[in-house]
Amino acid sequence: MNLLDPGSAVIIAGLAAEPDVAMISLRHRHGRADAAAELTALRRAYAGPLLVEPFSALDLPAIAEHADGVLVGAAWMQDFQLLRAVARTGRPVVIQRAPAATLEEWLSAAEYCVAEGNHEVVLCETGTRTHLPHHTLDLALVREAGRRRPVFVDVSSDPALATAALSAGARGLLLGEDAEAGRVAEARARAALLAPLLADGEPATVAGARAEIDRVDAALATLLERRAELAGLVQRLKPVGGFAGRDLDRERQIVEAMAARAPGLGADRIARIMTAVIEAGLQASEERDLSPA
Ligand SMILES: C=C(O[C@@H]1C=C(C(=O)O)C=C[C@H]1O)C(=O)O
Repeated sequence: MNLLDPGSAVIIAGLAAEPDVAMISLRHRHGRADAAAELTALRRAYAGPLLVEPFSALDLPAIAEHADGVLVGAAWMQDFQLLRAVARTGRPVVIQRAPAATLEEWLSAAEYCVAEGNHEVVLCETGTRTHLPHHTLDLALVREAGRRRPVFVDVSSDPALATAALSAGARGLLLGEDAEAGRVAEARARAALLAPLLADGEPATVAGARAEIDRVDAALATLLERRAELAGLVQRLKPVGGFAGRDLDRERQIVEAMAARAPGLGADRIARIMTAVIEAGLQASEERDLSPA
């Protein structure tokens, strides 16, 4: 199983938040956890992709057996013995950048894994110590490193930075083992909205074009849900809401403005699409207002 998705950003967080890749750190119990027992129990509940941070090299056999990737924490980035042992598990390796490490130091940590024959190395930016209370992500570095290797970005301090991280080329977002579901959902929504904008080049195959359509549709669904929420808000703020409060002048203005942005579809087709969208939003809002709280 691969930690990278070729088309979209991978969301990595604790199992409870239902991420694409679940993460667990064996460091939390200061090495008192039995890695084999812990991972066996986890595997009974979860069969999806799993990224594990060891407490020490002693945990690696259990990780090799149960996990899909090994996370090397920032504090261990230059522990070359550990890096080599991790690489020898044959599992993809994710290497967090130490807070003061340069691009060259980070890339050379990856080279220790490659030297062991493991080419599946992903870098993970976790930030530099600055004047801010939490680490500051270095997005220029992410962009530069991303030209050489896939890069994840740890946005656990602020999921709103997901947009910036993905724009800088991040292939995945780490939200932390204890991330709340709402923060994971925020990062996921931002990733979905951005994905069609980050696509590069014209797909050459049916499968490629369909994958691209899936990304556009994911963004559309996210926007349609948001639009329906806003239309529902207007219904509650207007003197008369729902279908009874329909404003056809406003709807015509919306269609006109959208047709200017979608000349290929043209005003008539946009009008049909938007009528369906508007009516669906009004219907959802009327149903919600009728249903008991
Ligand atoms: C949201 C409103 O209510 C209705 C729904 C609209 C929409 O979904 O955009 C537009 C006009 C109205 O028919 C509004 O008046 O702005």
